[in-house]
Amino acid sequence: MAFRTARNLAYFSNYIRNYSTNGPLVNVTVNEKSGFATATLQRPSVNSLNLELLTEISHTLQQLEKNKCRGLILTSASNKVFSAGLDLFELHKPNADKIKQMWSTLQEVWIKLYGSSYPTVAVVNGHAPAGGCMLALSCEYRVMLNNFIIGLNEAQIGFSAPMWLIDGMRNTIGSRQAEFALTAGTLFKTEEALKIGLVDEVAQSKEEAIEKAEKFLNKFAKIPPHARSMTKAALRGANIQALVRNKDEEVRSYVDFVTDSQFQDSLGEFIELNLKQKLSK
Ligand SMILES: CCCCCCCC/C=C\CC(=O)SCCNC(=O)CCNC(=O)[C@H](O)C(C)(C)COP(=O)(O)OP(=O)(O)OC[C@H]1O[C@@H](n2cnc3c(N)ncnc32)[C@H](O)[C@@H]1OP(=O)(O)O
Repeated sequence: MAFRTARNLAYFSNYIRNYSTNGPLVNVTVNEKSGFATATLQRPSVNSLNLELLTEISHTLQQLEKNKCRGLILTSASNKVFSAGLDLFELHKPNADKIKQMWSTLQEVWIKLYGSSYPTVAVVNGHAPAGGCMLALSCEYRVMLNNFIIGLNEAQIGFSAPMWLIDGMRNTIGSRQAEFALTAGTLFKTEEALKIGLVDEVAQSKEEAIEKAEKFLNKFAKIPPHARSMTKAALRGANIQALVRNKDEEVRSYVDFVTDSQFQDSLGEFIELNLKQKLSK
C-alpha cells in the first residue's frame, strides 16, 4: 500500500517535523518503523482547550488524514492532566465571536478524530474531565494510567453535553450507565472507568500504556485499510452526519447559552469552588 513505502513515510515524517516547529501546542512524532504517529498535547499547564489548542489539534488531524497515517496515539506532555477540557476562563464573560469559533473548532476536532479513517488510541496519562474525556472517547481505544479521573462532568458546571458526545458515551458504556453518569456529571477514578468500560485497559506507566496502545494498533496490520475504514465509517457515520446537519444551529444555541447570565453565574461559582486560580473581580 502506498503509504507504507519509505518515500511516503519520509515525506510524512518531514512534514510532521516541520509542522511541529510551527505548532508548539501539539507535538507530533512518527515511528518510522511502524508508521504510527504520536500526537502529544502540550499546552501548559493542563491542556485546557482554548481556540489556539483546538485549532492546532484540528490541523494536526487534517494532516494525518492527508498523509495516510497508519495509526494515532493521542497523549499529553503533562504527567498529571491529559486535558482539563474547555478553557473555563475563556468561557467566563466571553467574547461571543471567539466562543463561536471555539465551539465550531471543537465540533471539527470531534468530526475529524471520531471520523478518522486510521485507527486511534488515547493514552490517558492524567485527568480527563469533560472535553478531555471527549478527546479520549473520540478514539477507538483508551489506555489509562492509575489514580486519575475521567468523565463528562458538564452537568456539574451547569450545562448538558451535546447530543453527539452523549451518543459517543452511550455507544461506549451503554445507555443506562451513560444516563447515570451524564445526569450526575460523574468523574470516574481509573479503576471505576475500567469497570464500566469507559476505558479499555489500565497501565502503571506511560511506557506500558504506549506499548498497549501499539499492540492495539498492530491488530490491524493485516486488515486492508480501506475495509477497516469503511467499516468504521459505517459504524460512526450516522452520528457524524447528525452533527454535520446541525452544526451551525448548535453553535448558535451554544453561544446563546454560554453568554446567558444564568450560565455565567453557575460557571463563576464552579471556578471559585473548584479551580485554584480565581476570577479577577
Ligand atoms: C448547546 C450547549 C452546548 C454545551 C457545551 C457542551 C460542551 C461539552 C464539552 C466540553 C465541556 C468542557 O470541557 S467544560 C471544562 C470542564 N473542566 C473541568 O471541570 C476541569 C476543572 N479542573 C479540574 O478539575 C482540575 O484542575 C484537574 C482535575 C484537571 C487537575 O487538578 P490538579 O489538582 O492537578 O490541578 P489544579 O486544579 O491545581 O489546576 C492546575 C491549573 O490549571 C487550571 N485549570 C484547571 N482546569 C482548567 C480549565 N478547564 N480551564 C482553565 N484552567 C484550568 C487551574 O486553575 C490551575 O491554574 P494555576 O496553576 O494558574 O493555579
